[in-house]
Amino acid sequence: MRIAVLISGGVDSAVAVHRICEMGYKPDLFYIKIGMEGEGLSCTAEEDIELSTATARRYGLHLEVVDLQKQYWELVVGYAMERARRGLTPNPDVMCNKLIKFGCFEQEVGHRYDKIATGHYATVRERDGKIWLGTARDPVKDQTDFLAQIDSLQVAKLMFPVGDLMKEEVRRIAETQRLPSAKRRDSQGICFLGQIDYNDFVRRFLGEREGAVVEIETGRRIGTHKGYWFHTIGQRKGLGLGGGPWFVVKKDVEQNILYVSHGYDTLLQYGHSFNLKDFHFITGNPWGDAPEVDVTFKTRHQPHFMKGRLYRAGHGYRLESPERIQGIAPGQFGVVYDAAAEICIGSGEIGV
Ligand SMILES: Nc1ncnc2c1ncn2[C@@H]1O[C@H](COP(=O)(O)OP(=O)(O)OP(=O)(O)O)[C@@H](O)[C@H]1O
Repeated sequence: MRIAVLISGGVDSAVAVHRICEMGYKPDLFYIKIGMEGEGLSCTAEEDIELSTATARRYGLHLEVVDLQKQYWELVVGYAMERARRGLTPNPDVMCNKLIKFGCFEQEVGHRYDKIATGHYATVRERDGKIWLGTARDPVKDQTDFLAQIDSLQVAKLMFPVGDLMKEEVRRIAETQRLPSAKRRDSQGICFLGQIDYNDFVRRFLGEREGAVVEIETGRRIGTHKGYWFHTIGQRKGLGLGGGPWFVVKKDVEQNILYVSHGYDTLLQYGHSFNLKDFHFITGNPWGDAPEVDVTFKTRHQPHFMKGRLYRAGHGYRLESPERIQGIAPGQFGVVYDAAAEICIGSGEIGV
């Protein structure tokens, strides 16, 4: 079996390589360039490639660097800035997985291989004769929410060699095997940004446009923001307002107004329902014609699977939950799992 491993320089994909070699395979390793080189901004890619090269050498494997920067900028950055301009909260990592790591990479290189392996915390499960995207053993590290826009062909071809391990087991393997990435810190946040501040990045594309920050309960102007695209519903930090905490609870894109509410216990930062647009089933609809089903879900990258009920609503879906959902931000993906939180069924964009 021909296996390609996507390697990032981090500890998870290095242990993925180790486990595949332990199974007796000799995979080819690929590092994808999606960073900011040529943009005059700092980047961790060089260090990533060095560590990936060291891992390849360690196992006597071939490493190739695949440049998908152009595609990344066109597809993923294009998507993110289009959503931000409309006042929505984009999730570039979700799109990077769908369009770049398992999209463009497949067209250019992956099609030559039987399987593609990554260090994502996820699993592949078989149920009722079909292949599904399963959640990881380690709920804190689970990354299925980032994979919730991939399709059944992609899932069927994927291997997640660390998905059945807890993070500390992965670190232990890396240390006992003395892998070059063993001491590497976990990567944080959006994959392409590396060291750059998200706000600096958005500013380069959308600039600044000052507007009012208004307390929603009183209508009182309490500050000024530099553009609604720097802010997201549910945000607390980085508002620069005194006497907090303040939470962003609403955006008026037309008027360029940011509405905030005061206090940790402001109920306005929570909701109990949202609509999902263009719902995407990864493998298929397991519920048939049922008008409503019990599910679990996430609206952000968090360890906790929330409980809810999914309803058909016109051409889309509506999710309702007895739990308090903090910061429901339009544009974010609502990721839906079965009631036992074992299978990631799919996702849709949260509507306005
Ligand atoms: N630049 C890249 N080139 C190739 N594969 C990548 C790249 N970045 C990430 N990946 C793949 O996607 C997986 C998940 O990436 P993510 O950015 O979430 O890193 P992570 O969970 O910290 O994993 P790692 O410890 O391997 O970096 C990685 O384990 C790797 O298989």
